[in-house]
Amino acid sequence: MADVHTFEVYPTVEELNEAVGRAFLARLNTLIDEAGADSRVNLAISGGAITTSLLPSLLPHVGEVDWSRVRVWLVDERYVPAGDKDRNDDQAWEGFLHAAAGVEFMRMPTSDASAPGAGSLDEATAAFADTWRDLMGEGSFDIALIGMGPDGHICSLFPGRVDMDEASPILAIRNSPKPPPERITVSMPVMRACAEAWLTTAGAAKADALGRAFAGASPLDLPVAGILSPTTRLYLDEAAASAIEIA
Ligand SMILES: O=C1O[C@H](COP(=O)(O)O)[C@@H](O)[C@H](O)[C@H]1O
Repeated sequence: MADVHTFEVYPTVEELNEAVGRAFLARLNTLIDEAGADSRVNLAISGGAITTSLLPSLLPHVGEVDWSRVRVWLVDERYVPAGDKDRNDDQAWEGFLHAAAGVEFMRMPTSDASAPGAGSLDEATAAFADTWRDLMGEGSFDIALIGMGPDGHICSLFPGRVDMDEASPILAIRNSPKPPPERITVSMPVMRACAEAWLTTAGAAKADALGRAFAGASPLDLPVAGILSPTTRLYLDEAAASAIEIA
């Protein structure tokens, strides 16, 4: 079994969200305390169930964190117009971040002609890569809270398309196997350099990919395998964990 920092399994999604949410907010507060008084913690979140299920479940606890000390990034975004129902940033904002007073939210470009890149996916990606380098240099997130697709994709890094040595931190994705087809994502090296990745997911549809990743599958076939490391924290429900063989 892959060596990870934390491996916790809960009977239901509600219990899972409660446990990972409380642990995550406590850890975020510790990182804020440890950071310099004038600096923000760089927190990354994914879309999907993180923004539509987990974060909304944490709304009652939003006041437990000083969000003026946090910069929130998305690990990926769907390259569609502002206001499109598929935007990860709007789901995150409406589901949770609107209540996080003082938070700095780094949205990735939309496909609107008035946005950075003027409607060109490549130019929008290059513009966001410049923003990334200005703020992060060669670094990565202090902490990331992400989900995983049934095919083992993380961020918008899909099976068979991952470059473990990718030089650019921010990538344009075309023909995504999951709609919408055009996306912007951080690279696998950025995710592997993240100080601590928290991966949480639920449901039987995720079981096979997790089972194979823990059994040693290549990140080229199952991108989630690329972030299983001693700094990674796993929080799953019983259905998602059902194919993982504990040695
Ligand atoms: O399309 C995406 O899907 C993945 C997985 O979503 P989930 O709902 O199965 O958890 C998500 O992590 C990614 O950010 C999103 O763009």
